[in-house]
Amino acid sequence: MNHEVKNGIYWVGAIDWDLRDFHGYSTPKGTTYNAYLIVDEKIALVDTVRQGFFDEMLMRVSGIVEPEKVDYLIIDHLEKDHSGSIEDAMKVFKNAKIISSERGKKGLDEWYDNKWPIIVVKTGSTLSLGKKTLKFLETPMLHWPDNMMTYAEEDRVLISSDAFGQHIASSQRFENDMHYDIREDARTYYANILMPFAPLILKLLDKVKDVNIQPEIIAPAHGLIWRSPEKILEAYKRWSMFESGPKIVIAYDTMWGTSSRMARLIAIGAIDEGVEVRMYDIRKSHISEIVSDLQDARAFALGSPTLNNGMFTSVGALLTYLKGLKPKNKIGVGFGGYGWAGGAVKEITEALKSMGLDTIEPGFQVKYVMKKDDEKECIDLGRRIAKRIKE
Ligand SMILES: Cc1cc2nc3c(=O)[nH]c(=O)nc-3n(C[C@H](O)[C@H](O)[C@H](O)COP(=O)(O)O)c2cc1C
Repeated sequence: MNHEVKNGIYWVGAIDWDLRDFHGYSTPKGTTYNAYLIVDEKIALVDTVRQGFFDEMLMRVSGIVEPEKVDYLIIDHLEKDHSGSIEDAMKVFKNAKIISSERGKKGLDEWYDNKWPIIVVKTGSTLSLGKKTLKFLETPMLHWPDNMMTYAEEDRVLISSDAFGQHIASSQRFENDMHYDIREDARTYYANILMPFAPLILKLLDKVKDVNIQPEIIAPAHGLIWRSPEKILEAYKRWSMFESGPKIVIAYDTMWGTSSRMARLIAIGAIDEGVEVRMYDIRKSHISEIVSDLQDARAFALGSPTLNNGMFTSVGALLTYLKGLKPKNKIGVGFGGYGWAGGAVKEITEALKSMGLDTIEPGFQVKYVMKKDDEKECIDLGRRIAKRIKE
């Protein structure tokens, strides 16, 4: 039960084996809510866990120290999966003083009606626990205004809040103890939670050097802990720069099979040109899975039949989700079946364009059912997209 991260710093979180949906994002592997106990002359606890998981956390803390001996409760992030059991915690960690960022304090005061005095820290503020020094780094909008990170200076452990996390419930605590490369899960997490803040992440990666934070271990708020920080730091840099490979994501919905057939023919053309193709029937795949794949794809082809002059609702939902994630450096194209006046392909093209994708216009639509010429056109569209990708 006792998971030492390093030298008196313990993981005391909880494992949520059953979670399958995290605010709309699909979590097929569950997750963990990570909290960290730092034991020195003074004792600090970084974050709590989601409501309903406090007993598990308390069991872990109690296995290391008497709960009344906790001196500080550091709230790196206000969101309920981290601060949700703060009321339970303050009943048990009776002597703890709460520490947060300025914005964290504002949020806690509002949410809990000024229930506790809160010590505010800023970037560069330090807290001595005896032999260990904690340094704080505000990371506003990664991914909420209140976010901050806590760095155990002497041990070089960066408790990184939601950055660098993954949604994986596992018995292992360290990334290098897993039987597979979890960067795929980290990318899904990044794409769904952090993609909109890519420019801030690039700034953060520089800021970390300015405040002399050189972690040997990165301990995020969800999932596995990184013993080789460069692995995930390098990936975050790549993702935040929207580096993409010769890959196209094709996603579609269909009523009578024309749009799905178009998708397959576009794929044939693109594959012929040597480009990697990823294919999604939107109603059979979760949108969080699609956007994750799109993270490092150079092109996105989105297909929809026309329904009542516009695009299919599932396609609209995907576009709404994608718009908020602010993707960059991508080619976009719309396609789909129609019957009389059409409308879906035009709407898709406009939506992709308004998000800043480099659109291939006017896209391509097929009236009712596929004819020989349409087949050729679809394959040719696939080839054209692939050629643009390779330019
Ligand atoms: C309920 C319904 C509404 C439709 N509305 C339109 C429309 O407003 N404009 C249009 O051009 N076609 C419309 N269509 C025709 C379809 O877009 C057409 O059958 C198309 O080929 C379907 O593509 P799919 O095979 O990919 O589903 C409609 C079809 C259905 C079943």
